[in-house]
Amino acid sequence: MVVLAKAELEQIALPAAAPPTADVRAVDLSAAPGAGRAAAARALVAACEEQGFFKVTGHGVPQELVRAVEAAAAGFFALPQAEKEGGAGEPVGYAAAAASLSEPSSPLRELLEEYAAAVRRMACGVLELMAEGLGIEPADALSRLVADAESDNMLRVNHYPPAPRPEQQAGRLLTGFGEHTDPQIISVLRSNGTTGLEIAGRDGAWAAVPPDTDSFFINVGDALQVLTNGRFRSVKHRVVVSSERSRVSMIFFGGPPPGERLAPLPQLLGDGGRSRYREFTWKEYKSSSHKGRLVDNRLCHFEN
Ligand SMILES: C=C1C[C@]23C[C@@]1(O)CC[C@H]2[C@@]12CC[C@H](O)[C@@](C)(C(=O)O1)[C@H]2[C@@H]3C(=O)O
Ligand SMILES: O=C(O)CCC(=O)C(=O)O
Ligand SMILES: [Fe+2]
Repeated sequence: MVVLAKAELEQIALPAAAPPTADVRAVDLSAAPGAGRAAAARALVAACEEQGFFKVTGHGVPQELVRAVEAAAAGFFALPQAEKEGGAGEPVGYAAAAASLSEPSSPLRELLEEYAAAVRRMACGVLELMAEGLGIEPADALSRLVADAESDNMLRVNHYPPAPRPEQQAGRLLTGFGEHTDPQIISVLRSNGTTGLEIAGRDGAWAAVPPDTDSFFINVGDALQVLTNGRFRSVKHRVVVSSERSRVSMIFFGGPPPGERLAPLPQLLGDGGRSRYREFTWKEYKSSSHKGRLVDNRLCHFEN
């Protein structure tokens, strides 16, 4: 499913100081086929343990495709509201504040689907490398959850129009996407080079992610935190709207099939063998999540 969405602005208290720049680990996937594979796998695991967030270079997703999708999405968002909302139906929808759905032009849909397929392949490669780094077998223990025909994958394209000038914000900061963790296994994000994405460290402090249009940012989602028995952490993040420029971001969410039973992988239970989470299906997790708010801790309901 593909969703094109306009940001919903929300005001939060203005922090005393601008956040520091996040120190984001970069993993070069082009090193992976050769001697660098073990090192890349170790770097992925370390990044998922420390921050639940990293970026990949040498990812193999063609830049021309990325630029073409981004330009087409920007063109779509520039259309008059009525045209964006005209028509109806899945799998491509335009979600405005009231989540109204429409069918963007089919060349855009084809491009989005081609992009989603390329990013999904890349995400599966990343998950295979993670499994290797974790020493778990089979090699597709994680990637199969996103590669399955029934996988609950989604591409979301977010549009954040420029924020009002700071003096109109009355001492508040505007978020275009409030703080949350992503519920899925893995999220693959890129933006059009506009700032705004922030991640929270283990101490809860926010740090600004410098934009990088050549790399993809990867988030560990709640489901991967569960599968790794908490060894990987799902990263809390948000988008702050402060720029004069409009932000367009594209996020591929890799989720398991609805009926998939999720529980810590036996190989990751450690010596004590204690599972931090009870088994649940992805469908169960999603319906539990939808009862709450974006900011809520969704995993606490599934802890042992
Ligand atoms: C309040 C909600 C919005 C959300 C589904 C949820 O119930 C909790 C998680 C939210 C989130 C965050 C990541 C993605 O942007 C998203 C599409 C998802 O899968 O989970 C959103 C959901 C949404 O906007 O519908
Ligand atoms: O738009 C972004 O950069 C991030 C959005 C996000 O976190 C989400 O859609 O879950
Ligand atoms: Fe997110």
